[in-house]
Amino acid sequence: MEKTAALNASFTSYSLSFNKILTPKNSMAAVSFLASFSPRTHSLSSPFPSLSIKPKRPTNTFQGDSFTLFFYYFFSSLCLSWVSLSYWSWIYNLYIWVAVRSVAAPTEDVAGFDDMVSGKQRKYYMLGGKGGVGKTSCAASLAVKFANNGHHTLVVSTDPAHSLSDSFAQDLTGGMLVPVEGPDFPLFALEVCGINSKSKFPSFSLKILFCLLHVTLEVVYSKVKFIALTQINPEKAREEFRDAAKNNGGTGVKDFMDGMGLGMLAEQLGELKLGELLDTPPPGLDEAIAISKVMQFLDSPQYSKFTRIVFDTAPTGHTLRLLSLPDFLDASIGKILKLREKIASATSAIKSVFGQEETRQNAADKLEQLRERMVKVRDLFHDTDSTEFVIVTIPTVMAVSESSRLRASLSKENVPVRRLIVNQILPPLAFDCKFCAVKRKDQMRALDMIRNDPELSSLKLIQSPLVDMEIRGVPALKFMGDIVWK
Ligand SMILES: Nc1ncnc2c1ncn2[C@@H]1O[C@H](COP(=O)(O)OP(=O)(O)OP(=O)(O)O)[C@@H](O)[C@H]1O
Repeated sequence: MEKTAALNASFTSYSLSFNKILTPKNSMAAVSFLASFSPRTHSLSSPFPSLSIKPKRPTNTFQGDSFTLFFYYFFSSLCLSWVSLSYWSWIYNLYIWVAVRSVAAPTEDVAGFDDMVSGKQRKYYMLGGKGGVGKTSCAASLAVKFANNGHHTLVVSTDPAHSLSDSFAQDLTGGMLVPVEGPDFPLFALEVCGINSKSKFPSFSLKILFCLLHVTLEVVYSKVKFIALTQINPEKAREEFRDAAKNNGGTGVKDFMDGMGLGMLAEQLGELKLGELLDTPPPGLDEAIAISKVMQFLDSPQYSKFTRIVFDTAPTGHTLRLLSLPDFLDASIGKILKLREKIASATSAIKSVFGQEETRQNAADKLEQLRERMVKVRDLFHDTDSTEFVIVTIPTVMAVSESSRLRASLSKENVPVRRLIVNQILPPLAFDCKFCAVKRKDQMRALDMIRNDPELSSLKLIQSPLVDMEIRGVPALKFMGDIVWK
């Protein structure tokens, strides 16, 4: 309520200050004051006897000087304008109050926050959408709201381009849980992603892919070695393989392996497209690994107290790829592990010769672990009881179209979505600014588009106004949270 008042005040401060002077009381007082200066006119009824002649209409009843006349008329009209302006200003303020309240403070629980906050079982909220629409602000404000409502809350940024620190105006970097100062109840923040700065590999995802390739090549080498062993010239075979691998388009490897009777294996490896993956690791892998890392430590008893986890996710494209990633990795890793099994006899034969079974086993275990973790991430996204994906958008045709596609993809993946936040809506008070009026008209069209969109119309529509300050720091986030998550 006080926030609405603050917002109201921020929108109307200039007219309010004007109003301090332009009260009807002041205006009336001013009129009386000026009336006391009114120029004296001659009375038509003379005290002197008259011959009952109808008096002539005076041509000029005023006998004061022209300056006084000017003064009188000028200030009288000023006063009248003042009075009308004062009443107009009152009406104007009343309109603004109603307008801001209609956007900023819906009378009912539009967002369904009561439902979000109830219960002590752990719940995950993932906020996602197009870049720059306000995902971080909405996620951070939701986290503050949860914390202020008695939940041990963790807000996690899995967007490789973190902005949680900026949003909370606190240093939350370092990949560790950092307590956020300000909320009533414990709130921790974590900026995490698959990228490991200490690793000599550019990212954790690449490391995993190297690991995949490592196992694959070991499998291939072991087969090569095994055959080479039977040919009693392992060095020659290895050199031949290296040369073949250098040939363009990978066909060299295939020819080489065909020549060794391993064409089938080469085809299966080709399907994995590991070379391509190494060049361009799939977007979303870092984020999936980041989420799985968070899930991993949340499984430990010391973090069991966290009952609300809010994820500030990467922009739409990444999230969509993230969703298909577990299946992709699942299939890839599954294939590699199958390949490994296929030549188990060869590897055990090689173990006795090369003694490298342990390394291979570690890599395989890591892949198996990664596969399990990816499956867990996928399951988390599908869990309708504990997880919800909240789409954040802005009222523009482009953003709404992208949100519609996101919702369609999420539905296809069976990811639960119930709410849609439309952020940065202009309050309906901007008729004195042509730019704002046109912009707001556009926004209303986009809102209509949402109401008629087959993907979006069924979602709870949460309208969040564009506020005239940057949303930074816990007080600002609390302010925004009280408006959005009413
Ligand atoms: N309702 C709002 N009113 C005014 N400013 C807002 C509002 N919502 C967000 N902002 C501002 O917009 C900017 C971008 O917001 P935010 O970082 O939350 O977006 P994002 O979607 O997380 O961006 P990115 O995709 O780059 O991570 C910030 O400066 C934030 O203060």
